[in-house]
Amino acid sequence: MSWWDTGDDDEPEFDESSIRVRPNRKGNRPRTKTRPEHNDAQTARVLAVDRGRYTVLLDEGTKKERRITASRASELRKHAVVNGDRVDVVGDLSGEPGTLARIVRIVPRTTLLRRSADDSDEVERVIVANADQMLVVVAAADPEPRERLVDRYLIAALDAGIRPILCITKTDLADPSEFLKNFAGLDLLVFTSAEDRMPLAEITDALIGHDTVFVGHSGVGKSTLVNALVPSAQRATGHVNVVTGRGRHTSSSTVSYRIENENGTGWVIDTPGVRSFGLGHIDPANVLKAFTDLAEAAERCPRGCTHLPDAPDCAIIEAVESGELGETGPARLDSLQRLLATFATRAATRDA
Ligand SMILES: Nc1nc2c(ncn2[C@@H]2O[C@H](COP(=O)(O)OP(=O)(O)OP(=O)(O)O)[C@@H](O)[C@H]2O)c(=O)[nH]1
Ligand SMILES: [Zn+2]
Repeated sequence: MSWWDTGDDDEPEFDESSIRVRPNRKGNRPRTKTRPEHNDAQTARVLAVDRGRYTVLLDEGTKKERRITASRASELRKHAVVNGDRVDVVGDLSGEPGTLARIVRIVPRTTLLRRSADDSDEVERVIVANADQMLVVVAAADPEPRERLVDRYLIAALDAGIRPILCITKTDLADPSEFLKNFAGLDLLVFTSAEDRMPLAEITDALIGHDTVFVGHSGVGKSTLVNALVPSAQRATGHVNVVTGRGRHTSSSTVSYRIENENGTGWVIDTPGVRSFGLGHIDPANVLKAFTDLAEAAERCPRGCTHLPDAPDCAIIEAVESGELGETGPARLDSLQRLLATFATRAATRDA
């Protein structure tokens, strides 16, 4: 038994250099206390995080699939393990009641959804790892939809390389067509959902084969939607009792749910109502990248071009005006400019 398998959390501290050691393909790396190998580690999916305990899924999709509870090894230091992470775990991987495995590594992430507390705040929080889609849930009414908030979600998704999808709920209360005009220029899949007409089969189709993070402000009906899509989820719904806070606790943490249909499986990663979605850490260039049809023209822009209406010699604006970008060009440019203007506002706030 190696020193590593002590089964408790008081492993010796490592310095940063020990963590950066690359695996040696020849397999002749020396075994020393400062170079844990964990050759026996298995990779698992993080499904839930609760006060230092992680629920992870091992042998996903096989007969041996099981959920186990894990803690983090101290060598992870301050690196946060978040929902959607793939992690290497060691120790007791049986999943028997009372057992606790240990997370020793975070597998490099394909995407990382982050947010800062506000726009001038460069400190970011990691929300979800490895999602490839973001379902933005917004109500047609109650609460009133705000396009700027949706813009922020879209920017966060595009910046992270995540495909955004929009779901408008409560269309029984209001007609969303005016609101939806804001997004006409975006290449966005849009679902509309009413209390008694939820397009569950269609949404499920869009989720199969993907890891989709669900975001939306409190009260938009996100939990109702998650429960309808994944009946076993049992997210708490309805208005919270402000005195006791009851009805809140089951939807206060980010949890992953499997969704299935005859074509396969996917994952729904439900986040609690994100109250702020600061953009302090985001690079506007990533937003332009998502507008693939405009990005080519942008290569001819002067250096540092903002692409905003007052930008001199902006090649995108010129291409749209000359008709080069086709009929949808103006709407696409309008959408891009609206998203980019969000950053201009941010810079102004920060400089103030
Ligand atoms: N009229 C109508 N009401 C809906 C619809 N979907 C959800 N609701 C109601 O809206 C309220 C809020 O729904 P929730 O699912 O709890 O909303 P949420 O977005 O999860 O909110 P939090 O739990 O606070 O994050 C509940 O009273 C739901 O019954 C809909 O399509 N139409
Ligand atoms: Zn430009």
